[in-house]
Formats: sequence, C-alpha cells, structure tokens
Amino acid sequence: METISSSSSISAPKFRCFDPSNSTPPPNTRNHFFNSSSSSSSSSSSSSISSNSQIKSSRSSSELPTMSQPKIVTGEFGYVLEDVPHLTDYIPDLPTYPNPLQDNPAYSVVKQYFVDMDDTVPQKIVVHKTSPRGIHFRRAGPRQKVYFESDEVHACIVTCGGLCPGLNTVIREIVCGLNYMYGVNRILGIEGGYKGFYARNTISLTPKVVNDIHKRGGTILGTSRGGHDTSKIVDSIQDRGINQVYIIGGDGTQKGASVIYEEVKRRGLKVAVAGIPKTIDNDIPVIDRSFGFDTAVEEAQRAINAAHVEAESVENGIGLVKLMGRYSGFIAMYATLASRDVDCCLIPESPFYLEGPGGLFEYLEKRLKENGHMVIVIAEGAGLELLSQSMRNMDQKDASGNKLLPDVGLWISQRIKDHFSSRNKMSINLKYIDPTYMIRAIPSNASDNVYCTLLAQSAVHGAMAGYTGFTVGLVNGRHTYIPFNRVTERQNKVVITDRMWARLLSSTTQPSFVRPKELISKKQEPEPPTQLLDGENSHNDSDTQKK
Ligand SMILES: Nc1ncnc2c1ncn2[C@@H]1O[C@H](COP(=O)(O)OP(=O)(O)O)[C@@H](O)[C@H]1O
Ligand SMILES: O=P(O)(O)OC[C@H]1O[C@](O)(COP(=O)(O)O)[C@@H](O)[C@@H]1O
Ligand SMILES: [Mg+2]
Repeated sequence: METISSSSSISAPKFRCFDPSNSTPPPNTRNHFFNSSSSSSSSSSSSSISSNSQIKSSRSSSELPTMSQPKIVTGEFGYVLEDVPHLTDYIPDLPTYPNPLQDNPAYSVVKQYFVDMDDTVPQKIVVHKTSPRGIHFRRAGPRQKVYFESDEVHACIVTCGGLCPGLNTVIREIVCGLNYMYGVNRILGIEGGYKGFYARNTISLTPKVVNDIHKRGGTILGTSRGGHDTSKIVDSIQDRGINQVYIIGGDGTQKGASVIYEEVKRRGLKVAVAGIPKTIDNDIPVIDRSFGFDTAVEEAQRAINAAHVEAESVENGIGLVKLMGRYSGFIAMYATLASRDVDCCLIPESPFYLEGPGGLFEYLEKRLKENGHMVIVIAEGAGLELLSQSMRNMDQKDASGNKLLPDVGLWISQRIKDHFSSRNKMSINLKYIDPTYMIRAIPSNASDNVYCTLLAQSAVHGAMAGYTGFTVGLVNGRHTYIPFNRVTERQNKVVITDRMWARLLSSTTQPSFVRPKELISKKQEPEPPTQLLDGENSHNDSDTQKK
C-alpha cells in the first residue's frame, strides 16, 4: 500500500466547525440544522430566558413535541459532523461567562485548558486512501465559554432501567465535577427513576454525601422501569427550577431523555439535557463500550470458573452458566473469550439447533467423549425461537415494554438432561449456575471507575458549555457528544460474520450451527465486500425493536 505523501489528494480540511461555546460560526461552514419547533416560539422565549426566569408555557400533553431534525454539518472530502443541539439553537443571545476551570489550581498544569473548537472524532478509523472522511462527532471536554454561572446552576441526576456496575461512580463524579470544577452547589438526586420526578422524593447531593458511594453496587438514587410521563417530568423540571438534567440509563432511558429534551426545547426552557449511556448488555450503538461491561465480564469469570471446577470434578460433568444479554450477547462472548474454559457459547445473535448433525446435542456428546466434562455459557436471550416453540405466553413485557424472557438456562438444562437420559444414552452430571443479578449488583472495577469518571466529567463540561440533547460516549477511544437519535435508533449487536465471533468459535471449537443447506447457499454467494466501511456492530432488525 502506498504511503500518503503531502501531494496526495487528501489534504487538511479548509473549514471550521461552529462551536457556539468557543467562537462565532465560520463563514464557509454549511450548517444543515433545521429547527422543527417554530422559530416564533423560540424567539418569544428568549427574552425571559436571558433574564433567567423560566417560562411557564403550555403543559398540555396533547402538544407533546415532534422530534427535531438531526444537526448535520458537512465539510470537504466527505466530512460529516453529526452535531449535538445547543441551547442557542432555540434561545438566541444567551449570555456567556469565562470557564471557571481556568482559575482552578489543579488544572494550572494543563497546557491547553480547552478543547479546540474544531476537534471532532471520526466514527470509523480504518479507511482507505480514497475513503470519504465520513461521520464525526464533536469531541467532549471543557470549552472556553460557559452558558451558566456557577450559582445559577440547579442540576438534577436520575438513574433509570436495570442496575449496572458503576452507576454510583457516575453519580459521584457528576456531583464532584460540577462542584469542584464549576463551583456548583445545587444538585438534586431524583429518586426511583423517571417517575421519581413526579412521584418520589429528592435528595440533595453534595461531594460529602457522595464521597464513598462508588464503593457500593446499585444506585443510591434507586431506579425503575416504566413511568415515563414526559409532560409531568418537564413540569417537575420547570417547577423546581432545574436547568441541567443528567440522565443515566440504557437504550430505553435515552429514548426518554430524547423526548424530554424535545419538550424542554418546545417550551423554550434554558435547560441542558445530558444522557450518560448505561447498559450492562453493551447494546448501545456507536460507543466503544458501555460502563460496567468490563466489570460484568470480569465478574462472570468467577461463575465460569465455578462451573468448570464443578464439571471437571465429576464424570461427564456439564457446567452451565447463564449470563445477561437480552438481545446482545456481548457479555457471554467476551466472558467466553476471556475464560478459555468454555466449550460452547450461545448468544441471541447466533441461532442454534439441538438435534441432528451439526446440532448442540451432537457436539455435547462429542465433547464429553473427548474430554469428560464441558462448560456452556448461555446469554439470557439466546435460543428464543426454540423456546417459543415449546412455551406459550412469550409475549409478556415489563413496565418499560421490554420482553420478559423465560429462563433459558433452566429450559436448556432440562432439554440436555432429557436428551442424555433418553434411551440411556449417557449418564451426565449437570450443574446450572445463574449469576446474572450478582454480576449486575457489584461495584465497578478500577477500569470502569476511571471510565465512569470521564463520562461524568464529559457530561458536565457539555452541559456547562450549553450543549443539550446529547449522550456522552467513547468513540474510538475519544470522549464525544453524540446526538440522542444516533444511540436510540438501533441496538448494538454481536456481528457473527465478524472476526471476533470466528475467534470465539475457534477457541471453543463449537459448531457454527449453520445448517449444511445454509452453508451451500452461502458458498454460492459472491465474496462479501470488505468490512472497512460497514464495521458497525449495529443492527436494526424489526424483531429486536421492542417498543
Ligand atoms: N420509547 C421510550 N420513550 C420514552 N421513555 C422510554 C422509552 N422506552 C423506555 N423509556 C423509559 O426509560 C426508562 C428505562 O427504560 P428501560 O427499557 O426499562 O431500561 P434501559 O434504559 O436500561 O433500557 C423507563 O422509565 C421507561 O419508561
Ligand atoms: O429483572 P430486570 O431488572 O427487569 O432486568 C433484567 C434485564 O436487565 C438487563 O440486565 C439490562 O437491561 P437494561 O439495560 O434495559 O436495563 C438485561 O440484561 C436483563 O434482561
Ligand atoms: Mg434496555
């Protein structure tokens, strides 16, 4: 491959991205931002906003907002910035203030306090020399100007959805970040998830209150599913005079945050809405990984080790471990790859079958004959299509609309036992371990703790700089601000045609469960294109769209 010389056709971009918290817009930037809410309502609200009084506008839920158009900025050589909204998009002439960080003694050693206004992060970093520059996200970090004075800020934090290691660390670091970096003193914890805005108590959060919480699992604020009434939530934000909302939660929560942002904007409120993505399943797209995932994979090792010890201690021992992962088998895949003791990993993305050549039972028999014991890891959402054939009432949902899954671990244990006992095939000794909630309820490990800190600080810097309607996230190792629509439009999934899944298959030696018929028709397909430009692990299958 040729090296790119200075005379190559790829050259440095000749445009600048408009960053409202750092400068005025450059003349040659094409900004395709369409504000769907009427400009008249925006401008009518701006005068009262700049005098720092929040407008009590219409609260009828029948007037709930329509979603804004994405804010896209294009540049040379196919450069695209998927930008995040800013308060000035709908409240012009907001006053700005110097960032108090520059007077912070801890930061005096830093050469460059602020993120360069042009800094953006590419979504895809493996490119050919002729590739377009592609999609970018705004780099997270402190800005020169902020849109809130320290004593003006009244922030709140809420945690929603299932538990995940690191929730308390994120809460702690938002509180400490706001207080230590920006001198903010008024921070409310909303208890019990979204419905806590209108149905539960709040607690006042200070660095002292949160000092030790990162050492505990769970969330000190409590959490819930369901109960997202956008109007009531925004009423509560307005009534309490809250102007920064930090929302920690998974895919469902980020959808909720997105509609809260739209309603806040429709009412013309100077309220920054920031999301921090939480999911132990790692099912949020675009970002490198979600916080708590690393901890979950590490903790899963203990269960897999136990299953291995149990299995190898008896004749024809089978250790079966169920791990979380409703629609995405990342925990199971990484825990398997890390362990090396696992003989078979079953995930939702890779359908399998039990009977016949190439099926699971045939493999189990072979493995037990070869080795005398084996370990199986199964993700909770694996084999759903098989389960639904043998179980009725698979349509139950939780309060948030997520499918309630039957226990696949129990089901498959029974099927394996039945198989080996039929016609006295082989006497086996199966031990089923379900560590799912134990893995979810622990505090985050060291690496997740650092990650949580950076996510929390990114969110704080973004809100202080006036950005809103964004989720923070690590993209190719850099912290970024990502528009809500990008993290809610699809789910992150294991791509079983990627090399990672092949690595797993070669480490476990399990069959791919592709039936011979399918193999033949696959072989006849033309060579697939390089994955260079489509390497996202995201799917948008209609059957995985739950709401
Ligand atoms: N499409 C949606 N619109 C608005 N709120 C939603 C949506 N989906 C989920 N929520 C709310 O987000 C919260 C958490 O959602 P849930 O799916 O339980 O967990 P997670 O955020 O971890 O995926 C719940 O309070 C739920 O009501
Ligand atoms: O029993 P609960 O709390 O409803 O949680 C079960 C679900 O929570 C998860 O751990 C995470 O899901 P969310 O990210 O949607 O909260 C899933 O893997 C699991 O199916
Ligand atoms: Mg979810």
